Amino acid sequence: MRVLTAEQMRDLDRQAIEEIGIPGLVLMENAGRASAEALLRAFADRCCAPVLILCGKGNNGGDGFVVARHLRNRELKVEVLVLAPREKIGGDAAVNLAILERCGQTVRFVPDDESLAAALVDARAGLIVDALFGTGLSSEVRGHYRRAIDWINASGLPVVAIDIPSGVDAGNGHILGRAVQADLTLTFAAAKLGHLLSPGAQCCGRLEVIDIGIPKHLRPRPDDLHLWTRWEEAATLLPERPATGHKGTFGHLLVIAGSRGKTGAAILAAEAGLRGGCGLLTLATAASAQPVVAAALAEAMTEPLADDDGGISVDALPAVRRLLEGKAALALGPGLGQTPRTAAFVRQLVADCGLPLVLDADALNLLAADLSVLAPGRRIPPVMTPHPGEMARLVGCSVAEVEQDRVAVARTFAVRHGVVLVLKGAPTLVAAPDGRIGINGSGGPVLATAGSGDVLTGLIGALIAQGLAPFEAARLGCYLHGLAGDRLARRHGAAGVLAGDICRELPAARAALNPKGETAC
Ligand SMILES: NC(=O)C1=CN([C@@H]2O[C@H](COP(=O)(O)OP(=O)(O)OC[C@H]3O[C@@H](n4cnc5c(N)ncnc54)[C@H](O)[C@@H]3O)[C@@H](O)[C@H]2O)[C@H](O)CC1
Ligand SMILES: [K+]
Repeated sequence: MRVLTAEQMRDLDRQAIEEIGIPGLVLMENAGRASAEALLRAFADRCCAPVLILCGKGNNGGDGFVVARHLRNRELKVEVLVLAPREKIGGDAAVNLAILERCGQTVRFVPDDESLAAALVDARAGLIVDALFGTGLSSEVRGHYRRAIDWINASGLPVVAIDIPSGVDAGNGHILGRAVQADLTLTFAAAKLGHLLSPGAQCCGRLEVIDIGIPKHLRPRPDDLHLWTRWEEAATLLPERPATGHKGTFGHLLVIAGSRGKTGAAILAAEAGLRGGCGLLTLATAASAQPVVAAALAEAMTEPLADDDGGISVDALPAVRRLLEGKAALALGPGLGQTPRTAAFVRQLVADCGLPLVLDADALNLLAADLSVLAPGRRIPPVMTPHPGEMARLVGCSVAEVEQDRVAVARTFAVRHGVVLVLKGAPTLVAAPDGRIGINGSGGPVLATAGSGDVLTGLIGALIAQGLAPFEAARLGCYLHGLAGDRLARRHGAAGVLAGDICRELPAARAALNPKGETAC
């Protein structure tokens, strides 16, 4: 599903109104009416007490007036508070305010702390509708708006946010001072980045997208494409598994990983490759680590590589070049260590390797010093899977700077270096070399466990080996990894699940996602 920036939403709105000629009042009516219906579907039992509707001075408040009218039409009691003076309400919102009042609804104006406090003392509600700010929020929330948000959050009542929880920046998910914590968010036309990116995502509760009649053929400008990877989209990415297939059909993945003391990372990446469905897997590692990995994973072929103090040496390159023959993809990095000779090995291998690549962990750290080996313009873009710390090293900034604008950091890097960039986090982002951004819709804190990233690396490698293009493999890999975690969290809770458990859950997650299999997780 496409996700919009606040600017793109404004542009769609503008096109619908100015170019197509749909009056803004019609869009507001559709938004408010459908919101009232959705609210009743979700919270009918809360509506015997009055519904308290808090409205701001913009069109989000206007939606609140329409919601109030439609709830009244169903003979429900509503209380409407407007946090601005009457004369500040203009445009379509003012039209709907006048209609609401002519329907007999009392509307209280509480434009300052004192009047707001007095009104809230009197308020008796079973449910709150937050129509204070929508996509028009442009600066930090202060004064009586901030106090209203604090009151909402402390009320203990269920909260329905209209369009976006007030205080969340629709463009990036930042919280501007304070934000409403909603149980249900009803947004219009499409999800916005602010609904999916943290910390805004955690304020939304359940997110429902409502059709307000913006014609489907309109394309928002700028044309940046953000795609939300949810169940439906991930299912369409699954590689075929023909009944006549054999292990050669499903690709041979080469994993180069591990060093003395870091064999677990190599084992997890390799096991995830096999559980991710590749037909054959070879795990090449430092000679001193090879007996350990061979004993741990009977199903993988293993190869000992020239060893330098427990890590892979640059002298391993000729043997590795032979190993690349006949392989469908190479996953490189987990547990390699960071000795200078391993660094030389990784740089030369990445520079020469014509196979599809998945680069993670130590491979990222070793490449950070000289990204020129990525050589933009490769026929098949490498996939890189940094967590925010590794991303910060790759771009030479702080983790806080990465977190400040994760979408821009991921997109800029992917475009500049011609790679598919998987920026891990909540949510994980997948940036393509052409600037598209996938926003992963599965997973949670259950995935924050040692070795979880190694599993993701092996899984993405396996999906490429099965024939997926790197951007699709990365999007599906992130979704399946998160889905495996979600399924485990449902059974065991979000803490204490091991990376090996995530790995073992991958086949069941994939089976659940298969449109031909019926089980939902
Ligand atoms: N197609 C649609 O999605 C439709 C959306 N609708 C709703 O309209 C809002 C956007 O309306 P807009 O008037 O542009 O902005 P807001 O209502 O979000 O309010 C902004 C309002 O508040 C002022 N303001 C901004 N920041 C602050 C601040 N920190 N403190 C105080 N005041 C602030 C600003 O100057 C404005 O006056 C969208 O979200 C939908 O809910 C339409 O109903 C129909 C179509
Ligand atoms: K709102």
